[in-house]
Amino acid sequence: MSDLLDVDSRPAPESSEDSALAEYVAEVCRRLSAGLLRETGDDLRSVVAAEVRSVQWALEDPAALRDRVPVHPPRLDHRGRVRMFTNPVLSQRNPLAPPLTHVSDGDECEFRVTLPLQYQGPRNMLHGGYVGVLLDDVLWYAVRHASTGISFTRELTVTYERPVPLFEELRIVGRVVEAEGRKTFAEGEIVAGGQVCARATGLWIAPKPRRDGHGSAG
Ligand SMILES: CCCCCCCC/C=C\CCCCCCCC(=O)SCCNC(=O)CCNC(=O)[C@H](O)C(C)(C)COP(=O)(O)OP(=O)(O)OC[C@H]1O[C@@H](n2cnc3c(N)ncnc32)[C@H](O)[C@@H]1OP(=O)(O)O
Repeated sequence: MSDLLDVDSRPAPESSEDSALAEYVAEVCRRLSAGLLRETGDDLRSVVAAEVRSVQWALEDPAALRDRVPVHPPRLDHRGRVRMFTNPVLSQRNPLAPPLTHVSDGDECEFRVTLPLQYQGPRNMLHGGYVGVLLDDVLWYAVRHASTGISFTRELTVTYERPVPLFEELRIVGRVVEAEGRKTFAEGEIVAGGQVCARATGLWIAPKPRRDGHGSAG
């Protein structure tokens, strides 16, 4: 996955320890989010205290995270600017991201994830807007893999066939159906327990080439 998107090549001026710390704090933020929605009273206080202590421990003892290899450290681009992998679905450093495991690229792009409470819409079900976010992302990656440049989502149609469950593993799959000039059409689905819960079709368009011959995105 990182090869596909590696717009930046040189490593950034941040130690591996600091990158590991940032990803660890993002993980703590995710656990706190779930805890705030799950616990009340004394249980809430215990969860908050435990997570605050764990961040303090990681800050005070640089060796504490020694075994963690950062997944998304910042990079320098060709102009020397620091670039973060900010993706709110996949980035280990973004507490908003679950984050998903990127299982495969190729003719079919696949993510897997088990979503916690903070993504809930109806009880025990994934929020419908987030269903669209997951499908947009996996289809974007399928399009990105099949083309040479970056494209933007122009149209996304989501069909909600049955509830997408929280707390169990989801397969999120996307593939390109047709490419024609700047346009790429793709489709995909979210599968839980072998059943398709939601489907999407969409159109991605590469920006018009600039007069200097480059696209305007990226
Ligand atoms: C995302 C960039 C990242 C860059 C960094 C790279 C590394 C980062 C790593 C990891 C990132 C992971 C990120 C995942 C992101 C998930 C995906 C998103 O969220 S994308 C954001 C949401 N989307 C927008 O904000 C688009 C907003 N829209 C636009 O900017 C424009 O509409 C755009 C560029 C998409 C197209 O603009 P025009 O002016 O070039 O398009 P016209 O000329 O109107 O249409 C082009 C052709 O398409 C046809 N067309 C248009 N709509 C059609 C339709 N519905 N069906 C069929 N044809 C259609 C038209 O008839 C035209 O065809 P004829 O060339 O004349 O033959």
